[in-house]
Amino acid sequence: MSTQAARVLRVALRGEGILTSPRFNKGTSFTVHERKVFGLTGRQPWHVNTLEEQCRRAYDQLCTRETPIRKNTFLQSLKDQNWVLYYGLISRHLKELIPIIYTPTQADAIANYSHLFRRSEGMFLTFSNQDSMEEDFLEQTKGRDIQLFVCSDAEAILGIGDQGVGGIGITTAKSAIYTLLAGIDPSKSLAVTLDVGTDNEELLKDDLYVGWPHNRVRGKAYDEFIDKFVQLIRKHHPHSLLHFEDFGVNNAKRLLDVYRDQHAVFNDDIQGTGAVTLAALMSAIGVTKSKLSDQRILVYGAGTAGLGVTRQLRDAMVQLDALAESDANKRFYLIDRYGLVKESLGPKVRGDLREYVRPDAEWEGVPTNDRGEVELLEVVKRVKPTVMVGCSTRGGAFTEAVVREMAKGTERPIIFPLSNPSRLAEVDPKDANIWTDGKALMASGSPFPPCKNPQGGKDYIVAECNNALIYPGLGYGAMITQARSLSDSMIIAGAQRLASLSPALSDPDSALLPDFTDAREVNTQVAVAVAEQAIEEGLADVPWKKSEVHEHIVSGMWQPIYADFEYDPNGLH
Ligand SMILES: NC(=O)c1ccc[n+]([C@@H]2O[C@H](COP(=O)([O-])OP(=O)(O)OC[C@H]3O[C@@H](n4cnc5c(N)ncnc54)[C@H](O)[C@@H]3O)[C@@H](O)[C@H]2O)c1
Ligand SMILES: O=C(O)C[C@H](O)C(=O)O
Ligand SMILES: [Mn+2]
Repeated sequence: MSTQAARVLRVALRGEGILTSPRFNKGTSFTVHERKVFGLTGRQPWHVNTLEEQCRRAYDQLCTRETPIRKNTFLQSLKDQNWVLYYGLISRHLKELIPIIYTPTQADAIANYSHLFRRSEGMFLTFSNQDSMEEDFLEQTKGRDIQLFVCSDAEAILGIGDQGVGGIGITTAKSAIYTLLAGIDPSKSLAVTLDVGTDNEELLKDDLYVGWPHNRVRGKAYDEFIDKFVQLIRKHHPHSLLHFEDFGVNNAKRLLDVYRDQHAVFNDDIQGTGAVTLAALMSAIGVTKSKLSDQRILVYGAGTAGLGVTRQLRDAMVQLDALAESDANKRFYLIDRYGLVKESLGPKVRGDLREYVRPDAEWEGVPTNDRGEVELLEVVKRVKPTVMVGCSTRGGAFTEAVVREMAKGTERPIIFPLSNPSRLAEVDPKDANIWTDGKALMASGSPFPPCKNPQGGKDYIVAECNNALIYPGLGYGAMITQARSLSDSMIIAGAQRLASLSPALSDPDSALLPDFTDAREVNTQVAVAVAEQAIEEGLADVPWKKSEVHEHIVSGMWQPIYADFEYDPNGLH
């Protein structure tokens, strides 16, 4: 990784070739000299613009698009044309435009992928083409120093489920966030969709669907396909980071466990979500002046993210509060579709939830529904949770009755509705704020406006507890140190650094996490903490002292600034 700013790049493309390459295209910013050398003088209007001027023009054009999805489509086109302008523009309006290119708007772009389709971006590895997988892979990667692969099989996109080939849209968005917030050179990352079919009937019926129109491949054939892909990465890019995104609940954790010892792999929904939630909770307990191990934590939705959060918080109780693991497990109450995760549910409960199953004896006398399940409200009444985390995809699940009940049992209810996009949040923070008389300490997965303080005084800013506040830094810290793996301690170090940047630390009425306006600086700090920990643990493959890490992190970041170009037939293309 190196910054291209104020550098001369030797480029082999000329004429239409360079104008249609988003990596090298500068549009009206090619200098007079470059226009001559690259055959562009007659292909461009006379005026040479600065990047600043180009950003102004692009922003004006963007503002004529009225809906978020139209803005999203406009920005996608811009990315297809000119990376520096795209990243330059978004960097100048970070907080306004991240929700357009990422959560929540990108969910609509993904759901409508086949209809909005104009031009492909990223790599498509399809089950039916697996015989040529290596050839197809090398076609796009050969000779390229790719340091980051972001892949998805699109079975559980955000909270909107199986999106088939449209899932490429989450990997391209996550990659763009890596560039924006951790300075990953976009030419050194690749978004990959692993198209193993889809069980989404709407997509299968749609004659404009552009993916492989086949039911999802599962079992041994699926595992072999995924393995073929991972082995290609290990063979051709042994030092890269492999980021898994939005896999289904039966594969996410399993694949992470299989590959963790072979390669630097990272599952964002498990580890990224776990880390950002740990940071938000550390910040909240700073406000309530209590310990992590004092909390009674209710996790609603025990899928990939719910279990990732549970494990991360549990591990932090063990590591930071010196609690025995078996005692830490008891601080958690998990609820899924079948109510509280308790003993008598038997095989309904996934094997990986075993540690958190509550004994039936504990629930004697507690009312159940007609299926014998203990529902959320009853759990809240009995447990009096101090923390309630939602990862269920069930919008509105934290009802008025549930939230008011929680507020009876604890002075400052800590409520994190993490499901995305916005309409799937377990509670609208505005409502939870009213129902708790302004006492709730909140953080949400998608952005929400500040809440009015019922007692008067300043508005309450709802922190955005989205893994984007931390995963770019976690990944970059591992990448830049060429860490053999991304260890649990590296992740906790990143979460602690994030928590240390919380506004609530100095003012308890402020947000639990830093604002997305500062997300680049925040992720830089996270990357430093992660890299220092990698060096400390002996996992890094660079000869740096810890004191040198910050400088390497900053100087290794790609910036959206035009480099100067010289023509070289053997140069970059
Ligand atoms: N804020 C973040 O950074 C972040 C990160 C990852 C995931 N998420 C969000 O969390 C949600 C879940 O994602 P995931 O990857 O864990 O999906 P998942 O499918 O693995 O998990 C969802 C779980 O919720 C359960 N569930 C569904 N309906 C329920 C109901 N009515 N009551 C109780 N449980 C129910 C499912 O059975 C499943 O176990 C999504 O909306 C996703 O966008 C947010
Ligand atoms: O993509 C996001 O916004 C966060 C998270 O990874 C999710 O799946 O919801
Ligand atoms: Mn995700």
